[in-house]
Amino acid sequence: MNTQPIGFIDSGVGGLTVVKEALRQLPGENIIFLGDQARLPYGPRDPKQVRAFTWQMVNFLLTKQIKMLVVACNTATAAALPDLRANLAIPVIGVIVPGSRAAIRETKNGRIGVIGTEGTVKSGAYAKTIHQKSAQMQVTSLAAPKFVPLVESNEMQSAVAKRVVAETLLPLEALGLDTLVLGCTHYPLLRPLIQQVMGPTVTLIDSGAETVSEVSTLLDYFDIANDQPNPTPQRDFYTTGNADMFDVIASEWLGLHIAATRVTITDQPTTHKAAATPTTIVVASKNPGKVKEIAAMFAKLGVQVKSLNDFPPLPTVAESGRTFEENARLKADGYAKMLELPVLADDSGLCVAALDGAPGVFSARYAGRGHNDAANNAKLIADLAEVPQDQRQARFVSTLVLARPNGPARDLVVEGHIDGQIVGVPAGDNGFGYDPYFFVPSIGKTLAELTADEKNQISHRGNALRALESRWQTWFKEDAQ
Ligand SMILES: O=P(O)(O)OP(=O)(O)OP(=O)(O)OC[C@H]1O[C@@H](n2cnc3c(O)ncnc32)[C@H](O)[C@@H]1O
Ligand SMILES: [Mg+2]
Repeated sequence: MNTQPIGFIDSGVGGLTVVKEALRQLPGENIIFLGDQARLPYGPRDPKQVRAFTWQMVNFLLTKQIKMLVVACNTATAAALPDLRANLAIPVIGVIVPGSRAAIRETKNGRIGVIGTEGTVKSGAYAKTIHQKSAQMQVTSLAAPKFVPLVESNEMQSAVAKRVVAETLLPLEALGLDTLVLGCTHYPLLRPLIQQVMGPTVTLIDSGAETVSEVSTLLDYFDIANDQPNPTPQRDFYTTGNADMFDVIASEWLGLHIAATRVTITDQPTTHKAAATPTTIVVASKNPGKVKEIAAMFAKLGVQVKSLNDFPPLPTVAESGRTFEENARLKADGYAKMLELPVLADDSGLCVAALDGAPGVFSARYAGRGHNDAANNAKLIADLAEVPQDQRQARFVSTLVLARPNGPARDLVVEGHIDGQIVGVPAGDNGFGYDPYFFVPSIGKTLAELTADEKNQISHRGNALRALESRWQTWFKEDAQ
């Protein structure tokens, strides 16, 4: 259960078409919306500028502790989504993939039209996404730059609007389209006019409405839905422009009394800084012992830890590296890319001097086929049978890698270790893996004889986590450019 709000951003009132759908599909969720009407329209602007404006909006919403960001604007999605995803610690949803998916689902003859702003059409984002998913689709994109101003001036029903819509859509008439994507969240407000011009046989796809279905799925996927009764949900609306005009359009469209607050966001940091510290970290591990230790450390910082066991099965990343760091990087980068979230991986193991550092990176699979803790321990003891106790020095090593989905170059890598000895007789029931055999002379106990807290205070993983703790927040805030 997570009561933090979902944040929605758009260049203007268009994003309200997404909010409307969110109110219908997710009535218990708290919602914050910000429209950048002062700098509307985004469509004709340079993508770099759209990205900068989008970040300003995002930074404003991050101060409201949002748990998920919905980019309810096609132009901003096309210009900034990968950048936002790479730098934010919360899930970020854009409108282009859901809209594309719905178009492919609905079309019967494979002829899909897309109308959007100049920015969206120029980016080719819809055509690219649709073709990536289904190469045989024929996609025709058309810019409709006059539509946004019509909506923003509340001219949706006027004679001018009728004429503009008819004239704009003329080039699509003879193409035999059976599906048209409304690739701008403003356009559903013109839906009746667009449907009239296109005719009843053309299915209109509202990319925003499709997006909310995805939001709903992802809230469950990340286990951050607000599933408690919420009789007075938060509905906060902000605009950078004229709040009166916003209120008229929003109240009518949403059927609610809306009183938006006017805000200035231009003085927010314009660089790509993700100000928020993440509320959830995904640990790329299936080892419950490890995950428990990492979760305990993060719990103290108010950060929730999830593991791969909390997600539907993902392909396994092969641990083919020769060092702990290589393997930890493979796991962190691999799962960060699949989950599109920041991911922490631990690669750890036991290095025994008398065995030339074995089992090392093979610690988990030391006993070979069908390995498990008991089999690994049995092999270790057998391998050390001839080695006297005073020559059984061993070291546990943990390398932690924190990765963002934007690639390995900026991974944060830390390491921790603990020295001890391997004893012939196991002691203790706590911990996992080789713990019952790992004796720590300074405290006269094996790691399995310690409580979780005691182990964390001295262990390789505890030491690595402390190194991480002092650096990870700065790392998150670093400019990823
Ligand atoms: O790769 P993931 O899914 O994280 O889980 P894993 O168990 O395969 O983890 P590693 O590849 O890092 O292998 C680490 C192995 O080293 C051992 N090990 C690591 N840390 C340990 C600890 O704190 N106590 C006991 N054994 C440990 C144990 O056998 C682990 O399975
Ligand atoms: Mg492993």
